[in-house]
Amino acid sequence: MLQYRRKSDTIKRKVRQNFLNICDSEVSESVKQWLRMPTFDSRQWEDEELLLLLQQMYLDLDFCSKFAININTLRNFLYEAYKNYNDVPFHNFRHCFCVAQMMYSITWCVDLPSKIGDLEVLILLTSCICHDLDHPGYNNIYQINAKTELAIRYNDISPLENHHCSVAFRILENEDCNIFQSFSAEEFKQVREGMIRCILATDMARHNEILQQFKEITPEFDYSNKAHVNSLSMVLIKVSDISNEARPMDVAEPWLDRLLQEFFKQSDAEKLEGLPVTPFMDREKITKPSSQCSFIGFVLLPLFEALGELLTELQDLIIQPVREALDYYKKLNEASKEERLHRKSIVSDNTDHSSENTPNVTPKSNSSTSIKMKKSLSFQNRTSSRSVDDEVEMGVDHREEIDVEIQPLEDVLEDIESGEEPTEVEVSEKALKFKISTEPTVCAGRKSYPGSRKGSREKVPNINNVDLVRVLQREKGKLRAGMLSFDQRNVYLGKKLSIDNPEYLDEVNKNYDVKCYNINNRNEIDDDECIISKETLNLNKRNSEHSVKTYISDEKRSILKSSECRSLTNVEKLKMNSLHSSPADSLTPDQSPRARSTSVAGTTDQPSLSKEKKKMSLLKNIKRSFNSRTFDSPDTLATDNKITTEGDTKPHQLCTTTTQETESLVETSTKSNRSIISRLKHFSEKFGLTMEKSPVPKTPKNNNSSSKRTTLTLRRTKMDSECCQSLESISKANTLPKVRKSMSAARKGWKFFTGKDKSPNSLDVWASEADFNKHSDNTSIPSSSQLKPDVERVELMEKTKSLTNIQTVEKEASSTSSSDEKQQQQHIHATKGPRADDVHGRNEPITKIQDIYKDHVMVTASNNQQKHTEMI
Ligand SMILES: Nc1nc2c(ncn2[C@@H]2O[C@@H]3COP(=O)(O)O[C@H]3[C@H]2O)c(=O)[nH]1
Ligand SMILES: [Zn+2]
Repeated sequence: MLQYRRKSDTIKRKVRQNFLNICDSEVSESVKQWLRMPTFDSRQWEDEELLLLLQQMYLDLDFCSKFAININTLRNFLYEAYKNYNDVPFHNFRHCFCVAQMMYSITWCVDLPSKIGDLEVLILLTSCICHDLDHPGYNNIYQINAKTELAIRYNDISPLENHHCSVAFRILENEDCNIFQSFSAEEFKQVREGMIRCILATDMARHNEILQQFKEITPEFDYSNKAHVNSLSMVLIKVSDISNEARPMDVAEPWLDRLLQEFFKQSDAEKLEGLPVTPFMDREKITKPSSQCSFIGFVLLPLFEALGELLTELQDLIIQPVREALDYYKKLNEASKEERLHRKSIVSDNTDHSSENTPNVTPKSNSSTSIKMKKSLSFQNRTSSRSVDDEVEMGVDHREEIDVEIQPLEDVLEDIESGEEPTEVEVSEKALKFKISTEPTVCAGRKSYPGSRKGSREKVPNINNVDLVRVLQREKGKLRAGMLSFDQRNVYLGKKLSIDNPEYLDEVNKNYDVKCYNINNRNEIDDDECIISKETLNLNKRNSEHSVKTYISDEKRSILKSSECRSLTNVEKLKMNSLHSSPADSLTPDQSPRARSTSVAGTTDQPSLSKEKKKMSLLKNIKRSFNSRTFDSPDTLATDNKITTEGDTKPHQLCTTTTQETESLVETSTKSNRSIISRLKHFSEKFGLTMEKSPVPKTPKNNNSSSKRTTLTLRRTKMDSECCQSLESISKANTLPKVRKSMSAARKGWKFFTGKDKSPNSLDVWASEADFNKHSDNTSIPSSSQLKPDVERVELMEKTKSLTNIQTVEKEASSTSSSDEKQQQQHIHATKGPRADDVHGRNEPITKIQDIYKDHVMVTASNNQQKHTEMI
């Protein structure tokens, strides 16, 4: 249901055929000129025409002659790239084209080759084409939270970007597609490094890091300094990647619709799977204008303006249009806000007359309707070729199901309009636990950024010291950021959480704090003791029949007031107090001003806070108090509020813990799928609170969703274990040297397996590698893994081997055909299209092999090379 489709073979064949038919066509002068402009509209072109236009870019920049790129190889490469983009709403082949085309426009506008050289531009253009290869339509945040195959393979470090890059080099590994085949080993190394750097730079989790670095070097930018050029290249590909809003409105808006479509699908999946809901993707939290105000204002424009500082020619070309787009969306947002206020005043007028009997709950049907109304009214003055409103309409049922008592509608709308939702960069940074730097330090004293990998070298704090109270604080952060799933939020804000006596709890909290301090010093809290998995408790169900009522039990109160609570020295208490009084102690140095104000606001007891928010604030106090226990060294007093890279995991800096840092600590220390309920349970146990079952009747719907959830969980667990087994065997083999005595031998092997002789169909047949790759990546998409037990795979391998042997024999037989015939075939392949006898003749056994792969060998396949080697 949630899975996107791969391109169908029929469509791929058709595009290939059409491309071969037109690839020698001359592009008219007017199109050539338009192609150099950001106003270019890709919607008017078929896929094969876009391929032709990509070819035109290489030709126009004279790359084919400058780098001895064979035109047929270029065509093969472009077609393979096309083939490896999926049919997803946004991250598809057209997006890749647009990114490449924006890079091409910038190239012409600022005469990039004269500044950074032809090779760097070749690297950039090729990177743009490859930068989202095989994108599954679900971003890194999903990959990491759902622990997909890709996240596991790449250890949560830019899983998608690593995958895109890997697929790119798989394509280039094939001689027929390797546009760099004439390069020396050293040159190829440079290209590879450059492409990896560029493609990995497109991970939005690294946005601040890359932008900051670039801004630091801009005043003294030196084009002869390799590190400076590398930094510029990363900014250039990032700019191209998010440049839709620099295009004319009628070009840009359909892209936004597509993006939101992809976003909504992901957040829907997250809700269904009980994962944290990515707030900027949540159909209940964003609108088009709110999304764009936030994205353009906080992410896009700062990046564009930074580039505009260096390349001033870009001001008119792309920066001004972006400013206009921001103004446009701001106006829409304002209009929407006014409309809401107006509606609010009407509603309050009405309720003034009939308030006595009206329960203080926002009716859920009203809620949904209001959001829809708001959206449709907001957009009424703008036509769109395809509006997300349709999507929103389609989601009515689902939304009504989940739109229950989470947050009063007005609060939601205020959050939307005030842009309180965290940006993609902020959320991505949080999801990223490590950071891979593709760049040596550009300038001395470089700042550190959240998730920096550098910190991983530091001593990891004693994770056993992680306290549930801190976990709760993290969840509160998530709550504010909208990252909790429905049921998590429901339980959190859910009405049954009642702490009877806040003052008393404060006292308990203080005492507990001290108790924990002592316990931690004794190292007695075991992480596993703290967390109960959601599978075990099975409490994390949508509309769970359990609601949590907590209260303080008198007996446990006295326990908490134990004598060890008073073992802190006055000095330590003083330190704790000084920390508590620091309002900025939850800030990271590179948080945006907006994020800062949000954080500070989050710690302030504002009159407007809802009752639930106050409770959470109380819990936060507990956490703050608890944090101070880590102040066990006098050095820590000198620590300012900065979290440096090195400090990410330093125990002594826990005092300045940010939500993010806390998250990373907790994430490091705990296994991932632990539910908030289990944390609450543990928390309540620690505090002597009890959880009560509330007599909420189960609806059939709830039953269904619960059982569905359970099934999902079980399946996932099974997959994980199988996956681990397969990975173990594969990874062992992968560490061995490649069985590749020589390039020619390897290629021969490839050809045997994939039919990579000169047959006209070679591109399609060769796709088996990429298809195979895709199957292995299916787990990057929700609910799609189909792992087979190892035994079955071994059997299939055997079966495949025998088929491959047949193929080898056939290949050997066919290799006796005259070289003339081969040349002829190659010519046809490049210019005219397939020969009928080839389509149905020699390739048949290969198709069978492919079928076997498609049907059965979908395992982990983290290294396709290994598998191919085995089979050959
Ligand atoms: N809200 C919003 N996000 C965008 C826009 N353009 C790009 N992005 C996001 O920025 C990301 C850049 O990397 P990706 O292409 O993977 O995914 C992109 C989107 O998630 C836009 O116009 N609006
Ligand atoms: Zn992209």
